[in-house]
Amino acid sequence: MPNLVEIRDIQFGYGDRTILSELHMDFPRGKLIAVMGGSGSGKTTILRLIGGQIRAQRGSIKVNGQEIAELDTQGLYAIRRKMGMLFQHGALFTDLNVFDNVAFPMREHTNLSEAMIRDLVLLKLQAVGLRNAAALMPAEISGGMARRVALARAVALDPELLMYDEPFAGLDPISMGVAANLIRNLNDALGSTSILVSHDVHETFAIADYVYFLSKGKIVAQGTPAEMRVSEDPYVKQFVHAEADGPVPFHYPGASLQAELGLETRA
Ligand SMILES: Nc1ncnc2c1ncn2[C@@H]1O[C@H](COP(=O)(O)OP(=O)(O)OP(=O)(O)O)[C@@H](O)[C@H]1O
Repeated sequence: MPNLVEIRDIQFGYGDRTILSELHMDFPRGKLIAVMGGSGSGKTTILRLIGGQIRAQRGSIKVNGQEIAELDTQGLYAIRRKMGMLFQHGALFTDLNVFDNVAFPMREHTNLSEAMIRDLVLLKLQAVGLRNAAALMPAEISGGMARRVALARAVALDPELLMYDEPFAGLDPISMGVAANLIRNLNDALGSTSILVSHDVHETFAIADYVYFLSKGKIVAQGTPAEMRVSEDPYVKQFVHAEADGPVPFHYPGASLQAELGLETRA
């Protein structure tokens, strides 16, 4: 199967409130696919559905050919072991040093010897340029470094699927560029498949193979970054060119300013 993850006709809501509908997405093996969209458009919800944390009311989500909704607890546990996740702000365990943070999933999920874990942790830290920071505590490193440690921890078990939720949030432009390149390089070095949720156009377009644009729980545009850059779709244009107003209104809906100021002409 060319796609590691396939989403077909997904419908998901919290209570009566529909969050995602008619969702159809492909995540081909080895590729880095971005999911972009405004706040609340349902991006994180897609990652949670793929990870099996929540279940859709309708439709199918297959990972490696397996229907996620049909897995029992043990099956879910087995498949999640093949997923690396880096969530917003990628919090580290503050009472563990950098080394032990990266070693944590290995100690938790494998029976590897400490000697083997040591070598593997040092290799992961080398990949993110922080081998010499192994003994430092999270409080002693910068935000950008902490994100790189979180990346090393996310890839500790050589996952087939890597999911990143806003990995650039709160980073300065240089750290953002470093993190973006690392995400691309780790994907290629591990031969994995990556899903990147972000609203940072510059960094995302620089590394993604394909981009889905989500608005109000639906895919409104999709294509390569090059195609999206020249897209005439109003939503994509607003997003890519950071226009304040467009299909996504700047103003919270309600009465017009004229009406509020009593200036509206009445017939
Ligand atoms: N546990 C929950 N119960 C009810 N509604 C929720 C829950 N989690 C999320 N939502 C709602 O679902 C919608 C989609 O949320 P989601 O987190 O997927 O959006 P997002 O695109 O990732 O947004 P952001 O970029 O702000 O993180 C939002 O309107 C949110 O308020």
